Amino acid sequence: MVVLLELLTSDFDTAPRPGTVRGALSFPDPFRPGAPTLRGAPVSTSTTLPQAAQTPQTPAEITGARTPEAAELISGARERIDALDDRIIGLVQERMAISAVIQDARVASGGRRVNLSREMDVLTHFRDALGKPGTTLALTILELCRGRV
Ligand SMILES: C=C(O[C@@H]1C=C(C(=O)O)C=C[C@H]1O)C(=O)O
Repeated sequence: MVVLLELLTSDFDTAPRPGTVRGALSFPDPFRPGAPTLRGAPVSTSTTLPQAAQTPQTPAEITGARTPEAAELISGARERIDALDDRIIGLVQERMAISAVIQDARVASGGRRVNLSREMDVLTHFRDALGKPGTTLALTILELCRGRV
């Protein structure tokens, strides 16, 4: 957090710009008339970002790497992670749709939406494959598929 604040404040002008308040940080006065709000709270807009925040970052800055080689490796690997995350999200959505079909059929037949013994099997499956965090992941997936119990 301190590093982030230093990054945000290091390139600030000392002279206040029009529409800004004097202070350690030359942000525009969030309480000035016409200032944008979100649910009543003052918010800043991209047009008022400090110079440092608008300057394009280098690959090293984006990745946190200290060499160009490491930055390139990380950038490529992050692309693969983003693609995997898209697939994971798609699979979860597909699972949710199938789970809904099962639940609806059971409810329509007069049964309960939730089937705890089946959920125990799902939890065990994930824990056996991924350890304790697998149980947490399975609980989240189950919540996505059948809501909170
Ligand atoms: C999908 C089912 O219904 C519910 C949802 C489950 C799931 O999303 O895995 C598991 C058990 C049930 O609580 C099922 O019984 O198989």
